[in-house]
Amino acid sequence: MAKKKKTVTKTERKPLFKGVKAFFGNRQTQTIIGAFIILFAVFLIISFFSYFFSWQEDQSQLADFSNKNITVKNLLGKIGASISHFFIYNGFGVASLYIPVLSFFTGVAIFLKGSLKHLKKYWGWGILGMIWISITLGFFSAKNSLLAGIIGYEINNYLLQFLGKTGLLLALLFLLISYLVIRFKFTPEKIKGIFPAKKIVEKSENVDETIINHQEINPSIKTVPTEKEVDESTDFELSVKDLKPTIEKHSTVVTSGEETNHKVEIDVEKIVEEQHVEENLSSKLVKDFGEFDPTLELGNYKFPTLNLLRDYNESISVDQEELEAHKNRIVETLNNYNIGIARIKATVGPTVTLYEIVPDAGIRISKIKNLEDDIALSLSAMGIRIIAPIPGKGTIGIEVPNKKATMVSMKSVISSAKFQNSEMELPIALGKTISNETFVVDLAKMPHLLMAGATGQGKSVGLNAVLTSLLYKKHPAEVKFVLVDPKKVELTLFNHIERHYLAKLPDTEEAIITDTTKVINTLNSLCIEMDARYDLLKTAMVRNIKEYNAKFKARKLNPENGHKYLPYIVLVIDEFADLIMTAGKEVETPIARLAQLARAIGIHLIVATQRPSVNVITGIIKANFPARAAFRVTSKIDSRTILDGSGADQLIGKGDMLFSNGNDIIRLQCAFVDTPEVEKITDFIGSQRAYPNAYLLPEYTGEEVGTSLDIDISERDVLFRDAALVIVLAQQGSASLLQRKLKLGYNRAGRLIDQLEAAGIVGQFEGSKARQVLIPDEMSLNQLLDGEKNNS
Ligand SMILES: Nc1ncnc2c1ncn2[C@@H]1O[C@H](COP(=O)(O)OP(=O)(O)OP(=O)(O)O)[C@@H](O)[C@H]1O
Repeated sequence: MAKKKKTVTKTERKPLFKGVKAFFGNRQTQTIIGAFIILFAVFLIISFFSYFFSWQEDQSQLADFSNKNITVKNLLGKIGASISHFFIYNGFGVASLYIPVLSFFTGVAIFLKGSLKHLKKYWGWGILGMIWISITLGFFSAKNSLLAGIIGYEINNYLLQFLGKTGLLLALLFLLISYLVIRFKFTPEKIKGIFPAKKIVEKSENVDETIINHQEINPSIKTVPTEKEVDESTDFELSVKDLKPTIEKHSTVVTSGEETNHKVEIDVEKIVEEQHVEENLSSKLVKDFGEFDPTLELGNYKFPTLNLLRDYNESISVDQEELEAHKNRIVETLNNYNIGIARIKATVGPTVTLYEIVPDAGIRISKIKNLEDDIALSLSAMGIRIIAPIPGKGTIGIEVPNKKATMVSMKSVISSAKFQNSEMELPIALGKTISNETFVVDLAKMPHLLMAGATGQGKSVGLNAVLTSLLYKKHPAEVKFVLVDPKKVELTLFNHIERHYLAKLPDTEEAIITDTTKVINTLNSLCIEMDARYDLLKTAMVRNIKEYNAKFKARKLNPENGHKYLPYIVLVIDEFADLIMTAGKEVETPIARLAQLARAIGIHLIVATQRPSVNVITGIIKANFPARAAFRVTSKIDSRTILDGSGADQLIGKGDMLFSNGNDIIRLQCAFVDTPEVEKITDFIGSQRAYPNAYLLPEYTGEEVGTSLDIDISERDVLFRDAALVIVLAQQGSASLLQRKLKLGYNRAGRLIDQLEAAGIVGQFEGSKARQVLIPDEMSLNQLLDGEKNNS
């Protein structure tokens, strides 16, 4: 509220203030003012000089300024004489010359749009210097009224009464020293520093043998002779000439060093000025309008409240008996294999308890690792995972599932201080670790997430937990979701927040994408968005979306040049296996491209699959998804595909998961969020004022399957007749049927379907449904195709 008020008052004050500023900011005004000052300064200089020659004669005439019969000798007439009289006679004497000279430079600066910053300094110091000169001249030549001017003369007289002649002289000297020290940074060292250089030049005429020897032995020594070496010079007149250039070089280094210092100062000043102007503009905008606030359009948006989430009874009860029993069994089992234990420690988590074991000295860790299955068998429990050693510790971990698992509610992780206070770009509260800590990760840093797990093990709940986390932390202006849900049921609830949080292709009705063709178009459209964003980043000269948005908020990027606030885009694909099976390379290529390049421009991918087999999670996909979340899978091979190691096959399901971000694997209990909770959240958001439309992605006009109807008969695929037969016999017009029966790639099958449509064998493209088959049986098909042949 307070912020708003402030903006209003600023806007009220603005018009008048802005008008005056705009007038003086105008280049035309500045050029005229600059030219006027330059010429006026020239006028003053001429009149001042002329005044020095004619002041005595003109002085008496000035009293009768308006009398036409009276003329003056000053080259610039009565006005020139009057002004000169005012400044020189009544003012500061000859020191007044400083005024027209500096006016001249000020005029030039305004005329050429240079910086006035330094001139201010010259004016300030100049006026002080002018006063000092006029007093000093008054002191030394009180009788000549032109030298000191009345001001110099009067001040001088006044001070004389208090300080006497000697006192005033000392005071003037003190002022001079202070002036030089402050203004030109003169110090005794600096003054002294001038002389040795001179000395060297002088003494270079008498350089001695020592230096010659140095030169001969080591040429590098010769360039910097010390004073001592020079002083030792006595006899060797001959060598002087040879050495002279060397020493002169040294002395020039000193002087040229000083000269460069002056140059550098001027250069540096110029650079600072240029930056200043740019900064001034943006900081002025920020001052006038405040930082750009992307959330302003939905300024009244309220984040979902915590009470929309359900409470579960989730206090972890430590079953002492169970702990003791497990401990004994572990010790016993290991003893059976001759592994002695020095110490054992238990950490009770929501689903599993971690027993940290310090084995006796000399026991090889791999030995324990190899006994994993035997230990699991002896503990007769599923879900044993052995971590040997625990990264960062010298211990071995054995994770044993609790008899009674405790649910981790979404509410408990969302309300945790760790999540609430996180400063991450896209914070995700995935669940809790074994030590009951809320696990929060930044999707922006991951930068993409691959999720896998057999059916019913908590993948969909996991996806909902990710989306819920973002909904609780990010304003609709800051993040947009692209949701792909081939199962058509998992993500439907997010339809409620279409105009707040979803992104879609133009001219599509549903934001949540359920059919393959649209997925391909959307992925390609995201690639276009990615390229466009990279262009924006390039013109803004920043490296990533965070820097870009910060620069945009600080009003350093002009929206008229196409710059805009860029929300993060999170692409969620549920059931990726289905997609890759039907569309193959057509989805794999854009996904790989996005995964490789999109991190810097704020597009992040979350891909979930039930079947983590190698033909779904291909090498190229895997290489670009360093962050993986694995729920329980059915085989060690699947676990290896997803995690590059075993472990996921030994999870116990129901949200028990392993998370890996490239290096360590962490066991987590995924936060549970139920469908009614998601519904409440999406309803809460959906009922608020929204943007007029979903966030529109760039248009992508790919080749739509089944739109090209003018396919020439001669250009038909050689398998056309076979394909037609397959379709007619099965009475099902689908490309995937052709793929299976004729062992074709997706593209070729798609082309065949196009040709079959053109031949009138199958009907039009009907979205996710299979096409209608227009030919009832094989005989009619033969008739049709033979008839075509005869006609052609
Ligand atoms: N984090 C969790 N905590 C407790 N129970 C869970 C958790 N996650 C999932 N479950 C239980 O497992 C069931 C199945 O979960 P979910 O629907 O997420 O499985 P899925 O892997 O998506 O299956 P599918 O692939 O068939 O859709 C849930 O209904 C719930 O009872």
